[in-house]
Formats: sequence, C-alpha cells, structure tokens
Amino acid sequence: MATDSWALAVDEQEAAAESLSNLHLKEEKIKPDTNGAVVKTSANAEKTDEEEKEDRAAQSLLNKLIRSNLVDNTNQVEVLQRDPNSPLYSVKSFEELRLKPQLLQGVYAMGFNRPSKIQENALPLMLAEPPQNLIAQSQSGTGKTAAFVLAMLSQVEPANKYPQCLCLSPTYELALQTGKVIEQMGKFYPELKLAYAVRGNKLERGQKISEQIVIGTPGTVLDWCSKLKFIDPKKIKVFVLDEADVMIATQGHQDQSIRIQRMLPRNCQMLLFSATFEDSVWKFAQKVVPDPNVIKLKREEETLDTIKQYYVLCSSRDEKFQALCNLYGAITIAQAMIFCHTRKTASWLAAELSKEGHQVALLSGEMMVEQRAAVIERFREGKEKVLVTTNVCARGIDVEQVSVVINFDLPVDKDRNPDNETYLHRIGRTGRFGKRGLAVNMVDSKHSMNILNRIQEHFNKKIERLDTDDLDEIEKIAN
Ligand SMILES: Nc1ncnc2c1ncn2[C@@H]1O[C@H](COP(=O)(O)OP(=O)(O)OP(=O)(O)O)[C@@H](O)[C@H]1O
Repeated sequence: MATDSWALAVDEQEAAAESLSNLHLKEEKIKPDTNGAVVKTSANAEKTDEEEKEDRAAQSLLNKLIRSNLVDNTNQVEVLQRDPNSPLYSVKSFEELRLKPQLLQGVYAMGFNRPSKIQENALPLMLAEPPQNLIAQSQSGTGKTAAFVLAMLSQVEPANKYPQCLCLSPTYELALQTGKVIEQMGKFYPELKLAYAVRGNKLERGQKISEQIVIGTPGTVLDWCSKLKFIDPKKIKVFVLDEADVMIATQGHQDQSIRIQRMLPRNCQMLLFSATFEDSVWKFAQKVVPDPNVIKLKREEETLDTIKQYYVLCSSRDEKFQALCNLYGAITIAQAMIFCHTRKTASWLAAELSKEGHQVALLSGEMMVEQRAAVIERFREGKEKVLVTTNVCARGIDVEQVSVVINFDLPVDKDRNPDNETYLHRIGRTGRFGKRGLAVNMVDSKHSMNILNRIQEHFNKKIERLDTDDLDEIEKIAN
C-alpha cells in the first residue's frame, strides 16, 4: 500500500534521526575540573567520530550514572595466566590483599564488604610483586573500575609530586566518572591529587604537572606526554586503558593509545578493561598489553523461559492504545516499560496515557544523557509507574523490577527485519532469579505479524494470542 510505505519511510527517518540524536553528547559544556578551574570541553569535538562510538559511550555513561549496585553474575571467571605454572590466587576478602590501611579504609568507606567475582581474581594478579599485566573483560557493573582504581591507588606514592598513574578513557564524561571513584576510594590520602587530561583543560606551556594520577582521553594525554611535555611518561608505574571496546570504535583513539603505551617504561604495569570482547578488541588489547594475564567473565544469559508472551491483533495505533487501556483496566501492573519504534509515537503515547491518569515517564532520544539517567532513576524509585521509550534510547538499560513489557511496536532493525537480540533483551530475564514476566506485543499489520512469526521461530517459543476485549481472558494471564 502506498500510504503504508510512506509511513514506513517516515518511521525509518525518525528512527535514524533518533540514533543521530545521541550526538548530543558532543555538545559543548562548561564543567569545573577537580582543581576548581573551569574546563571548557567539547566531549567529542571531532565531527568525524563514528556514531557507533557515540552510542556506546553514551550507553556506557548512562549505565554508570544509573547503577547503584554490583551486577550479579553466577558464571565462572576464566583466568589465563601468563605463567601457567605459577599458583592461581583468588581472594575472598579485602584484608587478604594486605592493602595500605588508608586504602582499606577507603574501600570500606565505599561500602564494599568483599571483592566482586572479577575482583577476586584480578586483584591478587594486579597487586602481585612484581605487578602483572592484565586484560580483563566482564560486563558493565561487575566491578572493573573499582578494581583498577584500587590497583592504581596501591602503587601511587602521594609524597611524590608527579604523575605515576595514567588512565585512558574514551570520553571526558567517562573520565569524570572514573575520577569520582578515585576520589572516593582515595579519600584517606590527603596529598593525593588528580588531573584531567581532556581537551580544553589548558595548561601553560613548559609546566610540569604535580598530580599523581592523570586521567584523560587519548588525544590530550598524548599531547601532554609528547608535544607539551606536561607528563614524563618514563615515570608512569601504572597504565590503565578503560572501556577498550568503546575506545576502539574510533580509529584515532587506537593509534593514540598505542603511541602513549610505547612511551612508557618496560616495567610499567599495563591494564586493559572492556565490557565486550570482539576480535577487534582482543587484537587491540594484545598490542597495548604485552605478556598479559587474561580474565574473562561471561555475561549471564537472558532467557525467555520464565516469560509469558502474548500478542494482540489491532488495526491501528488507536486500537493499540485501547488494547493497552484494557490491559491496565483488567490487571494490576506495578511497573511497565513500553517500547515504541519512533520518538513521535513515544511522545504521543506518553501524552495519551497521562490523560488517562497514569504516572508516565518518557525517555526520549533528544534528552541529554544526564537527563535520561534522571528519568530512569525516578522510574526505578517508583515515582512513575510507566516508562515509555524508544528502542535506541533504552538499549542496554536494565530496570530489574519491571515485570510487564509492552512492545507497542515490535523491534526491527534498519532493514525492517526482526531484531531478535533486542526482543530478548527487552523482555528476557536472567534465569537465576526465576522471576516471572509478562510480555505483550501489539501487532497492527501483515508486516508486523510476519515479524512476530519470525521472532517466534527464532526463539522456538510460542507467543499466544490475547483478546484484550475479553476481560476474563486478560485476568487469566496475570495469574
Ligand atoms: N566489591 C564490591 N562490593 C560492593 N560493591 C562494589 C564492589 N566493587 C564495585 N562495586 C560497586 O558496583 C558498581 C559497579 O562497579 P564498577 O563501576 O567498578 O563496575 P564496572 O565493571 O567498572 O562497570 P563499567 O564497565 O560500567 O565501568 C559500582 O556502584 C561500585 O561502587
């Protein structure tokens, strides 16, 4: 149908625009650095930066902003030691690590009682004498940042007023988050200072910096180490490359990181962290970290086993909305997430639901990352009961207490094929909680029926039809 294809084209354009809107991160901001000086920074000023990197950096930042706890993971940690004959240590307590008292105090002040899964193995390796190199991969939230911050703080000599630890981050915002962890964990070291090597943080030429830890983006760090000579790279004892997977999405960052690494002394400890481990990350990691020990923690898999899945046949957007109202009228829904394909549909739906008296939060692509984090935070706290969002915006966000997920539009990729991975991520649960969930898919065209069928086939799981005009039937699904 002509109107259908026109509508599709509009939808696609909107979805593309949404994805592009993540470029908001590039906007110029004024922020103070830790010394109180004003730093003018355009987080990713290079207009040539790939969108992919923007997405990943924004997602990573969002995850950090909204996370309050360790992400649980029951998988086994895989450890590949550089020297397979040396004993493999793992620790169950922070005391076993024989940390300096003020560092142990810092760890406890953060509320950490025991090492996380990845920390159990990574910390003894990183704190060994002589310190060992490490490549570590585990999903976001499993304690990597805390681990390498602890490694840096245990090596730093606060009395020496020159940079001894260098940490590379893909963006200024991410660098700032790591900086906060360093400040918290290192708060019992009164002499310890941090410098941010980010674009816009202008120092006078010929100056040497006295801060013991420098954290920054690769381009500026490279300038500070070479052209501007603010840092003597030969005095660096610990080099950390964080978020390697986000980092490598930018060609420039890879080369710059490698050039920085080449300036460091041979006995400098090299550490690399990544949430994912594609081939490209692994190749890069091996270039930056010689003779590494490798630690991997597989992501906990999501499953559809504990989810009841339904679909509702509708003939228009208004009918989908009506079906949604019927659902709400018949069952008690504590908190729900509703996914739409475009921003426009999401705002329309949020407005309609508000008119019906629902407390609705809207997560939209035009929001800055910090605003998005605030919306998610409010929803988590239960201040709003419904979160309406688009796929692009909510990718990678976990809100564990949500038991009902509505696909107002089914997830499709840019070629309008089923996006199975997104479907699984939206409604899947990690099996171990055994939490039950309910997923309702709205189907309003032959095309979306076809998508639904293909999703069923892919997961080999039946999605039952639900008649939302039949209240008895709806009540049954809630039990
Ligand atoms: N041993 C621990 N005990 C309790 N909480 C911890 C521990 N280690 C880290 N955390 C907390 O868990 C959360 C996630 O930790 P962290 O930021 O170090 O993870 P990450 O793997 O670096 O995540 P990302 O990849 O997003 O940077 C943080 O809130 C952190 O304070």
